[in-house]
Amino acid sequence: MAMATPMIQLTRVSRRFAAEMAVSQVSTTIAAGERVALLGPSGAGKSTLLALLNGSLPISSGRLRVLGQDLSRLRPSQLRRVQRRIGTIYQQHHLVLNLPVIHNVNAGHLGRWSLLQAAWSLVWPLEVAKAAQALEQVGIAEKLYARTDQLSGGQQQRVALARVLVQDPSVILADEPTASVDPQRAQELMSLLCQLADTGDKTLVVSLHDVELAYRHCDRILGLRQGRLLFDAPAAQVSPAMIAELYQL
Ligand SMILES: Nc1ncnc2c1ncn2[C@@H]1O[C@H](COP(=O)(O)OP(=O)(O)OP(=O)(O)O)[C@@H](O)[C@H]1O
Repeated sequence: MAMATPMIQLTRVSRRFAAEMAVSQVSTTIAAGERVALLGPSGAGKSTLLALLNGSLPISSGRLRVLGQDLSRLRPSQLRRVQRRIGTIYQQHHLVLNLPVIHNVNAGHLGRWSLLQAAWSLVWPLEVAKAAQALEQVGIAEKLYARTDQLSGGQQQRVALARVLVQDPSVILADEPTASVDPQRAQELMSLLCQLADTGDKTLVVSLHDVELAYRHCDRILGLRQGRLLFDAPAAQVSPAMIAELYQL
């Protein structure tokens, strides 16, 4: 259930790449526990917006607060502390493919572990039970010691989910998490992602190409077009005409 606490606040946030405004004057507030979909045509600025939200890319102008912090005012060590509470799932998974699954799941600890713990864990994995439990939750318990590149695209995406579970963030950002799987697996993955977000009362912001997935799984839809917010409305109030305008050539 959504609460009133704002987790993410954008006030006229823009991000420029040379002459191009990838994100332009976006203002919105996302509350704790909300599930928000980002929709828009290719190049609309969805990935850029997610990168601003997790602080991997600085904003060019405006004001952005995530978890109560103005990311652009933080020192690197403070920024890393906030980033530990933001889990990101990428379309390309960002997994180390030649390592066993357990190491990729354990990468969720990296913000917390010392360098020594991280290095030691590559030889003798720490927190095996926790990793096993996370894999159980995403339905691939038997893959703990499998090499990551021997998993299917959908299974690799589940490993990325397990890594975020281990990280246990307050905010989950997902950039087209279903892009590499078939429609049936896409439904399953989105259900799983929402279920994981719900049980942990996490806030979810997910960019999607599939409008149906957004309607079915998200409370609210932000429509981005050429970097601008075309609409920001509860999913039930987003009409086919609004969707048509969003994607029109
Ligand atoms: N690092 C960068 N350098 C220069 N331009 C960039 C960079 N990243 C994104 N852009 C530009 O910003 C715009 C928005 O790109 P972005 O990847 O955010 O769109 P998107 O909505 O995620 O697209 P897609 O659905 O195809 O992934 C594009 O025109 C892109 O070319």
